[in-house]
Amino acid sequence: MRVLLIHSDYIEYEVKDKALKEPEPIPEEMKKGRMEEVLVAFISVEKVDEKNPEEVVARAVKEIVEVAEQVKTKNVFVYPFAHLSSELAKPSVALEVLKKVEEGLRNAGYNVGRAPFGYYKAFKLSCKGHPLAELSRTIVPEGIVEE
Ligand SMILES: Nc1ncnc2c1ncn2[C@@H]1O[C@H](CO)[C@@H](NC(=O)[C@@H](N)CO)[C@H]1O
Repeated sequence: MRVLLIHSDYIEYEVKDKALKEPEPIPEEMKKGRMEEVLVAFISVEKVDEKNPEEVVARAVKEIVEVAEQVKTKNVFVYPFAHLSSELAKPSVALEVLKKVEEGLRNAGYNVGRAPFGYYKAFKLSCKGHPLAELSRTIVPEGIVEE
């Protein structure tokens, strides 16, 4: 899993078009969204994560919580983002992993939003620009060496 973390004044998105034949079914209210004072986690779920999705979810939640504590926000936005890796997990696994990351963060006491999976989306982001505002993490199942 590759994670790009951007501490932002806000993120807003709008669904434009299907990017998969069968994207995640979403209610009308999920077609647009906005969150303020937020840690945005752009996440690419990778093929290697299929070896132990539960472990990757647990480690991703831990890493994201650590950064959220450092930048002092309780708001996290999970953004499915297929552009951080050339070795992507298949969509069915990726969606499950992303939903579990969202659930794990909520269980850890965070206000969590998530962008819809399987769509092209317009988005606006306002990065705060402080030294911890732009971070990335690579998370793989134990015992695997990521290139
Ligand atoms: N392994 C994976 N990890 C994260 N997201 C993944 C994925 N496989 C599919 N997606 C989702 O399907 C859209 C088309 O790839 C993706 N859409 C996007 O990445 C938008 N930024 C538009 O490009 C994403 O919603």
